Amino acid sequence: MAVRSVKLNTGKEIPLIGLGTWQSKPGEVTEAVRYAIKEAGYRHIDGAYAYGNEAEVGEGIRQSGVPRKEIFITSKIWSTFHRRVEDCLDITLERLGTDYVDLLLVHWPVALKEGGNHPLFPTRPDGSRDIDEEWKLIDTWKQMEEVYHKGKAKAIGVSNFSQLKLEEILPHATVKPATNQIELHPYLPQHKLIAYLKSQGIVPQAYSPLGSTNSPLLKDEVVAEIAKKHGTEPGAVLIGWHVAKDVVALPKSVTAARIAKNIQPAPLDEEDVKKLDGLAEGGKHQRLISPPWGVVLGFDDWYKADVQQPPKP
Ligand SMILES: NC(=O)C1=CN([C@@H]2O[C@H](COP(=O)(O)OP(=O)(O)OC[C@H]3O[C@@H](n4cnc5c(N)ncnc54)[C@H](OP(=O)(O)O)[C@@H]3O)[C@@H](O)[C@H]2O)C=CC1
Ligand SMILES: O=C[C@H](O)[C@@H](O)[C@@H](O)[C@H](O)C(=O)O
Repeated sequence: MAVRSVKLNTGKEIPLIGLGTWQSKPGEVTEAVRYAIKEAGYRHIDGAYAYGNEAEVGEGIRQSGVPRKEIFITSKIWSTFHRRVEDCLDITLERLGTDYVDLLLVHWPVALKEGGNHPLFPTRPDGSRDIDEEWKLIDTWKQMEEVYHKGKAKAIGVSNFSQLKLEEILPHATVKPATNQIELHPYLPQHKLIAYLKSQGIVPQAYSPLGSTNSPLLKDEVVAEIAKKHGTEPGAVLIGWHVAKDVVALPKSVTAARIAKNIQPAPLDEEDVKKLDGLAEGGKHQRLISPPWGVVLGFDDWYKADVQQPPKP
């Protein structure tokens, strides 16, 4: 059965389920992508420059035999490239073996200095990430708009943007972000941010929809109970929760049986959705992906959890 799509603010459609590729090893991801497209029916692949496997992802797409134009490909501009968006995209396009992506995201709303002690995660002598403090986020977005106008990215969006960060670019944007890709699952439902995105016509995309590596969600008893009710597995419930809300879900797997299963979301009813909506309130709130950026990103829970320090006065 084909996966339903939703419309982006460009007028183009994005399939509600896409295959994630973060931490998929180069030696495994070609087969995972080929299998996902050819055997399991995926038409949407989520990747990024920073994942270091885009050449192998491109190879998997080619091996599937499905025409490029039928597949929705996302990539992301890494933080060390905020001053050189098009250069990052050109490397991605060459690695993927295509001349456009369907969606290009700003991976994180934080620019890092280039040319330091690490190509992806340059640090200062004290070990903190080497933030490019002179650079303004809106100038990154202006460069995103340029590659959109050139046709190299059919849609542009953001990732890991709180409302605070979106409000930094929206008043000056001439092309509105089409999506915001953020961590979303029943332990981190981000209801307020989702409502804001929907009010702005920005499609939410859920990363780590299953709870990422060694997920606590796959062992949750409420999720298990709903899975039992539908005669399926926890993963299908977690993905079904997003699909029920028109949120794009990006489950990652390099395991054939799981890849096939993840594109069969459980058909949740209102009661199931309500239970999952309230799950984090029962003391289960958990943010699973919180890299040490050392700057305020504007997510309430992240700040409170003290994972991220407020800036020094
Ligand atoms: N924009 C951003 O900053 C971020 C984007 N992402 C995107 O979102 C994608 C998904 O997020 P990710 O953090 O990878 O985590 P997921 O929530 O997709 O979980 C992936 C993990 O779950 C396992 N798994 C997959 N399917 C099942 C299943 N049906 N039952 C049990 N276990 C399963 C996988 O194992 P195995 O592969 O061995 O089968 C893997 O260990 C990423 O791959 C990436 O594309 C993720 C994080 C941040
Ligand atoms: O997309 C995946 C994630 O954003 C990942 O790229 C980051 O969390 C990175 O490991 C970091 O430490 O900043």
